[in-house]
Amino acid sequence: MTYSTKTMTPNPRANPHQIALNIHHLNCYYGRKCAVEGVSMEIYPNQVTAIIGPSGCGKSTFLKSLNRISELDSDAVYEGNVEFFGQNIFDSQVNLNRLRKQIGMVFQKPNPFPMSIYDNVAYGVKLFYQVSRSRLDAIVENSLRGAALWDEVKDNLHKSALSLSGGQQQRLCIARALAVKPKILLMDEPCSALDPIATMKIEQLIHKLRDEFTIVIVTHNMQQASRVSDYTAFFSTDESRVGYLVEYDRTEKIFSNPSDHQTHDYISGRVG
Ligand SMILES: Nc1ncnc2c1ncn2[C@@H]1O[C@H](COP(=O)(O)OP(=O)(O)OP(=O)(O)O)[C@@H](O)[C@H]1O
Repeated sequence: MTYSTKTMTPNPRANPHQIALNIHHLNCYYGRKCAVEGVSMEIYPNQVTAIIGPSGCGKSTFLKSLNRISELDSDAVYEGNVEFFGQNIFDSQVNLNRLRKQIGMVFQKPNPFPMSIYDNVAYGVKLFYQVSRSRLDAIVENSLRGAALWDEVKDNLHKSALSLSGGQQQRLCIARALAVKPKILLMDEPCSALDPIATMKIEQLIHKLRDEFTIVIVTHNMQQASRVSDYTAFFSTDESRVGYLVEYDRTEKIFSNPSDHQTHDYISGRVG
């Protein structure tokens, strides 16, 4: 199997001297069960970083630890450090709402709120900022434009978000995340519930969004990882260790000439 990485041209806004997230020896547990072990890596700003690996190797757990969202619905416990522009996100003083505003998340299944398209996007803005109605209108429009949805919904802003197609709902969720001005967008298999055309639209959007945001995406689709990402991290799990990072490098290198035989075996379809 060969993968084309030709569509990814280097992002001129990316600064190789900056780090958006600096992850040191991260362990993630559910209660006492370890799901991610000893991961250290740097996430670079204005780049798309793909997390790939076999089912159960801790990709989602890792992703959801980066804004501590796993704490909402599980007994997640962490060890190690994740520095977000210099601050350890596990510090007891960290304001979790603020953290999740700055590090937004888009889930596998589109999850719009059962309210209008407009209100979905305005919701977080009203929570975090005091803005006039005209400013709010502008933020909603810009966010929908940013998520490449404006032209499709501009005449129906007050219709229910649940009336949109799956692909439109996912772009609405991206608009909702963008509206509160995050620095980082975490995406957990954002296309897995979508058809190929909706998937293509989201991939084009990801490519565009990295001009302004840093993106970390979990995907099972290796073609997708090779198409949309600048960097790829390959995670694995085996009898002796769970959820560990095997190899992390530029996407082109991972898919054309990986250093580790496990990465090679996985991307060539021999295992996993
Ligand atoms: N809320 C939870 N409580 C307890 N264990 C969990 C929870 N979520 C995940 N796990 C376990 O943690 C391990 C890693 O799961 P995770 O979902 O992070 O892997 P993944 O690589 O994203 O898998 P997949 O590709 O199948 O989505 C698995 O053994 C899983 O059963």
